[in-house]
Amino acid sequence: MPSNVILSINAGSSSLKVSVFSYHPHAPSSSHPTPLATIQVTGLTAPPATLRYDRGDHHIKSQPLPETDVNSQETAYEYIIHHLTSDAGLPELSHPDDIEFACHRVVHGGDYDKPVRIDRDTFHRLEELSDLAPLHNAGALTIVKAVHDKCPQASNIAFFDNAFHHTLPEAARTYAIDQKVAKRNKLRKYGFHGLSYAFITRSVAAHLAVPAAELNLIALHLGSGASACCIKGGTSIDTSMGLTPLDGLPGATRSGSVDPSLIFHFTHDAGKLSPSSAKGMHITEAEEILNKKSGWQALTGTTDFGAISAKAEQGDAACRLAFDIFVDRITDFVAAYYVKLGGKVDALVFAGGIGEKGAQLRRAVVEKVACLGFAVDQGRNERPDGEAVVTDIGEEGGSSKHRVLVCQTDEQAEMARECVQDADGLRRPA
Ligand SMILES: Nc1ncnc2c1ncn2[C@@H]1O[C@H](COP(=O)(O)OP(=O)(O)O)[C@@H](O)[C@H]1O
Ligand SMILES: CC(=O)OP(=O)(O)O
Ligand SMILES: [Mg+2]
Repeated sequence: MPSNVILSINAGSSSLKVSVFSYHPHAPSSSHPTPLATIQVTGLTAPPATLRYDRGDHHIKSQPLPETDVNSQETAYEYIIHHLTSDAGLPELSHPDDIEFACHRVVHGGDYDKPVRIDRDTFHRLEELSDLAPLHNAGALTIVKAVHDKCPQASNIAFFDNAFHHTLPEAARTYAIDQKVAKRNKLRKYGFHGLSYAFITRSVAAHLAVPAAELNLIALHLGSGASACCIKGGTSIDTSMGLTPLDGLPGATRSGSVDPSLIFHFTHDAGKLSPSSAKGMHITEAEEILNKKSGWQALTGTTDFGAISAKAEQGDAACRLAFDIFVDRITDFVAAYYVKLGGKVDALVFAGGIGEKGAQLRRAVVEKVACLGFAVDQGRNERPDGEAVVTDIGEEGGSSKHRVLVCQTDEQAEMARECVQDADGLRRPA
């Protein structure tokens, strides 16, 4: 049976991660696509960016990339596609025309609650949403355009980061503002990192051998953008990001929640258009400051939370404060979601770059919520099993009532799996 190639493209705010999968078009839709290779450019906001390439079970290389060559989502994509098609060890993808499906993580999908094939109409609708995800949508759409131009055979499919949260109850998703304006302008909580939360829910359900529909989790996706999600019976009942990915936890360059009137005391130009607005994307100075000039960057001068954690330990006051702010805000969400779940929590789950690699942060958060019955095993927290998708880092017995897990989340795998499930519905007509 011939196999077809899926390219899964995840444009994060500081990274571009691309995975290549193959699948058999006549296999049952419940079957999983086979991962062939993953290539990532990380640290786009803390240059020089780094390339990592893994093929099959082999780590092929890690290297810094010259800032002059790779400095944006677009240049990172060009570099990546050239790299993949030139790799003789990946014969399945030797020409861009080998790609049948290009899956794109689109952060803000507005009212879309399932994947859609991107045609001219959907492309324009997604462009209109770019203002609501200024660090994400525009970058992802540039890549959609590049694929469309260079691989005209491929079906471009958008997978939305807010789709997982379509189950948010009305009270959780509604802001206390004039409802006529709210409805007209679609002002509500959307929530993001949904591909990651879908992957986490499925993986943890398999790990605990519990049906996903019975699983209650407090999940933390902590990357350049960070959020928390309250998952009841496998569905999202609350999450910390809001109308845009700015709300909730602070991030690499984002403030997270602040008093909405703060910005008018920060600058007199809050409502003016920022010079980085582009044709079709309007961002105000207020949005520019809170999305791009705040967070870890503003507090410490770097977006690298690994470096911030290490310096905090060595006594650097600014890094200590940034670290403590993150722990403080995360603790608030864990406590709130614990109550929303009535204390019936199967696990507290850490994921995303910081959640997966930041042992120090995990320890500090879990210590703060120890009174709720969470505890980590220091040894397993320092060295979670690098190979496993889900690792239990909780303390056995003692004061520990609930599990603490690390999940190596994989948004690209989630898109590829959802794509195979409905390949016939998503494929472009011949
Ligand atoms: N050892 C580490 N400890 C803590 N944080 C880390 C470590 N290594 C990388 N990180 C952080 O992970 C974050 C990137 O997470 P990731 O989920 O890949 O980002 P993105 O939001 O762009 O998808 C960065 O802030 C980076 O500093
Ligand atoms: C939604 C979001 O903030 O995504 P990322 O963390 O990948 O930037
Ligand atoms: Mg990410």
